[in-house]
Amino acid sequence: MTRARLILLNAALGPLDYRVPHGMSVEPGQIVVAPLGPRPMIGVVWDEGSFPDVETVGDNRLRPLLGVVDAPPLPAPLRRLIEWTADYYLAPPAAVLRMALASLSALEGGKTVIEYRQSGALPDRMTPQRLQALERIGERQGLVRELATIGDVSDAVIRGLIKQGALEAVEVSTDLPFPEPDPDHAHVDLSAEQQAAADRLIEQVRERDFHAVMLDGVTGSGKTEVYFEAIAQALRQDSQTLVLLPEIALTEPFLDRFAARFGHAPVAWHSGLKQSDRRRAWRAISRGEAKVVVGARSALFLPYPKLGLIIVDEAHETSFKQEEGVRYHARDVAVMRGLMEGCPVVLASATPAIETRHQVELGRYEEIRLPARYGGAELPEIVGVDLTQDPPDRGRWIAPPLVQAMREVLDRGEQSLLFLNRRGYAPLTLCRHCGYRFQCPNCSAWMVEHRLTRRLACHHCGHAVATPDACPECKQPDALVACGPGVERIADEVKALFPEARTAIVTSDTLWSPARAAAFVRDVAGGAVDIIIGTQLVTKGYHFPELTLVGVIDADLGLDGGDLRAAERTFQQITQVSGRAGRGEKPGRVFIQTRAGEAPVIKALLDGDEAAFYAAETASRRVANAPPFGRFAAIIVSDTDAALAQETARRIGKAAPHQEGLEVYGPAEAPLSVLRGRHRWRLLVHARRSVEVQAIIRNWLSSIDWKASTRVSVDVDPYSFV
Ligand SMILES: Nc1ncnc2c1ncn2[C@@H]1O[C@H](COP(=O)(O)OP(=O)(O)OP(=O)(O)O)[C@@H](O)[C@H]1O
Ligand SMILES: [Zn+2]
Repeated sequence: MTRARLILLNAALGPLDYRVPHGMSVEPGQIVVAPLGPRPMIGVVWDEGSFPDVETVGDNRLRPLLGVVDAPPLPAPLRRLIEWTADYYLAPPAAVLRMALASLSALEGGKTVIEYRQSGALPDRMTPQRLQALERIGERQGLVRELATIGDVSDAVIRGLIKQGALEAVEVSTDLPFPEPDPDHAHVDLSAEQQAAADRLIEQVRERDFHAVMLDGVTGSGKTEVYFEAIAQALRQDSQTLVLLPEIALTEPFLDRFAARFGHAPVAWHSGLKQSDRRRAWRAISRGEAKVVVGARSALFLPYPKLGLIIVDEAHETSFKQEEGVRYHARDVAVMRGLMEGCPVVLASATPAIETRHQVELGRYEEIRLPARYGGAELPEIVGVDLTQDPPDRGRWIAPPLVQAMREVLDRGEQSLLFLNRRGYAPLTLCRHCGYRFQCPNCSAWMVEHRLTRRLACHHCGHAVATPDACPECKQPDALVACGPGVERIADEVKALFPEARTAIVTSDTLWSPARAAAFVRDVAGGAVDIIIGTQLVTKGYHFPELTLVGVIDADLGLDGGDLRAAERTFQQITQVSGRAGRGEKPGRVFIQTRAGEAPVIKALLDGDEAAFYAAETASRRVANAPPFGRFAAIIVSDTDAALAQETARRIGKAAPHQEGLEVYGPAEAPLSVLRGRHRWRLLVHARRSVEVQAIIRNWLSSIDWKASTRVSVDVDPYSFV
């Protein structure tokens, strides 16, 4: 190659051509450094003949490449995946590429970094901030910025501690190899049903060909044990495996469980990794040495050279949908990656999404079922609590039948779990004197009270203020009242009802790191907790044999809002949280508190009639031509200037295409009309499957200009409608 077409790590740029200087040799996928204006920039050599629409620049006008990065070239299937993702989700290829080159430090030379850890010496002058930093850092080590984040202090505080000798420098090698998991480390006896499922997966791994499988097994049926056997086969073939989990809080328990089966933990990949770990993982992955990688959705675009198996666990989870930057759905892109790589993709869930079930019906995905729990454990008994008949006491949220059941469980020394999908103490705080309500200054949203940290916080932008003693409007002291419950308020109620019980609150506020999640699992498994109160974070994955009672505080919470998947999501969440009860030898019970006992989804939950629910829900999607039958794409226009946002949205609406099989609704002000200080308008495209939505939208939007301050983003297959 004497010239090379590059994608540079700059989302504002399209592909650019460069000259390959004499003596340098590059191939497609090579990671290189190229000059951009006065600066060097990382880019990747793309295939000859790619992006034919890009204008070809004459040889004499090309600038030469500056150098080649010491890393393996990005494999061809990954390059195809990047092209596909950019095309399907209407994203710049560079933005997708950035997810593949997710550790810039891994591309730099040098094999060591300097980290800091506590030396044991105390600073001459101890300040509250220094104390807090040292306490939180504990045994950990990391870069200055990483320690500042852990300690929740500024970089300057950390630098002060280094100067004072309380933190010392350590040189860390970033290229240590990872130990290899051993497929024969521990032997597990599978039930006949599990074995049949495992055999089928093993066969597919052996074939080294694309298959999409829906592994549909009830909660506690041993889906993990089954796909572990497929991973063992991949290890025997020297292939790499990627396991995607929806939540980084789940990685730590997964690592332990994996290590028990394979002798060593897999390589973890998530946003919480410190830079040196990220670098080490990226390099090992790109060289094919990291055999099993477990991670959040961002692990999907890493440069595995020999991927032999992809598992998406809890595949129904909507957190696989990324809502910022490149708005992709990791479950769907995982299937596409399997297709490009020629390897099986397993979507494991107890509550598969309607989209996935539909693929099975069409014969595109294979279904493997595990209809019973492992080891004779029964699915829990479901009890409905009609809140209109059996209301809780005034100012309380737990109804008498559930209180009674909790008492029995506590007396027997077993554990209960209360589920309410709301963080904090109360979703709304107002002044009883003047009616003032706390609203986020940056968003059209109420501030949520967090009593544990004494703050009012916006759950959309993170803005937080200390909870004041007096109303900021009328200055009346002690006049603020909390409206409605969050998990912290339920925890208070539990403490009042059962002062002797040991409780744990589980939300993203309390389980903010993998280490905290691991500590929680240890506490519950070790019997140090009687009652867990949690958000959706506790609904998935956990296995606590002594947990025999689940209480759903408000089953109706997710039903309003008009989201097309509201009923399905409610069904999935409550089925998943119910699935935490009675997983060991003792039978479990689930109390579902509701005011909507006649709503089809609640009825289906109470009757345990999953098939009827899915049939009715699928039928209504078909009638509405909603996904998976028809498709949606949202266009979101935002600007700090309200008038400009509206005006641009109007112009986009006016230019909407008129086409058979496609309709455009809006523009309308978004339900979340202000977010992080930006005013938002939405348009919704509704189309038949056969319509080429992406091409139409691309064409449509390219005919319109907008100011640089305005952001227009497209959300293909949206999951959020706010
Ligand atoms: N064949 C087996 N031998 C020993 N233990 C098993 C076996 N199968 C399952 N188990 C145990 O049963 C429990 C449930 O299994 P697992 O977590 O794999 O189920 P799951 O289907 O992934 O559940 P969920 O969807 O609820 O997360 C685990 O503690 C697991 O170790
Ligand atoms: Zn906000």
